[in-house]
Amino acid sequence: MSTGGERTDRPRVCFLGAGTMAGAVIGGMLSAGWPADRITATHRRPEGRAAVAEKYGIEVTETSPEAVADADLVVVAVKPYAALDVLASVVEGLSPHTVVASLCAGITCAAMESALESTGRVQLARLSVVRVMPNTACLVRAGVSGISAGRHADEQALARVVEVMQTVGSTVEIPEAQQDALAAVSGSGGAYLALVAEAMIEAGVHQGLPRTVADDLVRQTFAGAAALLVEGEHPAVLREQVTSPAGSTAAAINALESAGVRAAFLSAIAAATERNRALGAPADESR
Ligand SMILES: NC(=O)C1=CN([C@@H]2O[C@H](COP(=O)(O)OP(=O)(O)OC[C@H]3O[C@@H](n4cnc5c(N)ncnc54)[C@H](O)[C@@H]3O)[C@@H](O)[C@H]2O)C=CC1
Ligand SMILES: O=C(O)[C@@H]1CCC=N1
Repeated sequence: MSTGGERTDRPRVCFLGAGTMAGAVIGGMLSAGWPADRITATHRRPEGRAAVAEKYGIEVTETSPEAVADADLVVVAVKPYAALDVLASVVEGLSPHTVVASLCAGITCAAMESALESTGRVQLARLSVVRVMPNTACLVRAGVSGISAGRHADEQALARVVEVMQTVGSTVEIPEAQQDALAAVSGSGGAYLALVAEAMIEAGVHQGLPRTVADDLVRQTFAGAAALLVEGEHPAVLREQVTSPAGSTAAAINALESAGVRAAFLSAIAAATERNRALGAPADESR
């Protein structure tokens, strides 16, 4: 998977949990040439450990203090409800130079810092904690990650996290108060677009296109629209360029607006933001 040109001065990164999101970041790092021997992961099931080790060619162990002992950066990548317990389970292996990052929706830097402070070990109480919200496009090195530093994270700590996340996409540093909204827009955003793609394929089939043709058309339309968007033109201008007065696109846009598509996105992103906040609330048992 490596593109060669591996740098041996890369930080050693240990992912706690090796599911979808960690896998996307690991896959992207490897394809960017990050040395496989500088990436490790933990998995709670032995068969999962074997599968992840085989897939990525990295060392995968159970979650333990030993697993993080050599890491420069420890990335918590389990479901939000398990994040603080998983962090607590490795503290004995952390050292004062370790940076701890979390990809977990809703989990605040303060919550992670409290978990470290509650160990009673002075050097861990001042550990650098960084909150990161990536998305699954990291796998193809086209992700975007929102990054917020915790109370003790200095420029050097932040730079270590940025180095990893810029290997798999772009990064934006934001105040932590905006993390739940960012997750609702870009963390989850790929799912909204996948839903639209699915709906467009079905609609094409409904109009008589062969499924494989509809599938190809939609994939390439998304790729083309994304390429135009990243050139920087405003989305409204791109939409207007396609929309002739009284034309077919105008008819379609009218149908979408009448169906409340814009309001649906407002509600969807508000619902996701609220859910992310709830996931970080200590009393939430449904995370
Ligand atoms: N899937 C996505 O698109 C995104 C996910 N995230 C965040 O990433 C985190 C992980 O999400 P996914 O990868 O989607 O979930 P997932 O369920 O695919 O992966 C979680 C992994 O953690 C493992 N795990 C649980 N407890 C563990 C333990 N004690 N030790 C080691 N491994 C343990 C599970 O076995 C599983 O493999 C979540 O907190 C989520 O908020 C953030 C951005 C996007
Ligand atoms: O919904 C989820 O579990 C994650 C959080 C951000 C994107 N997906």
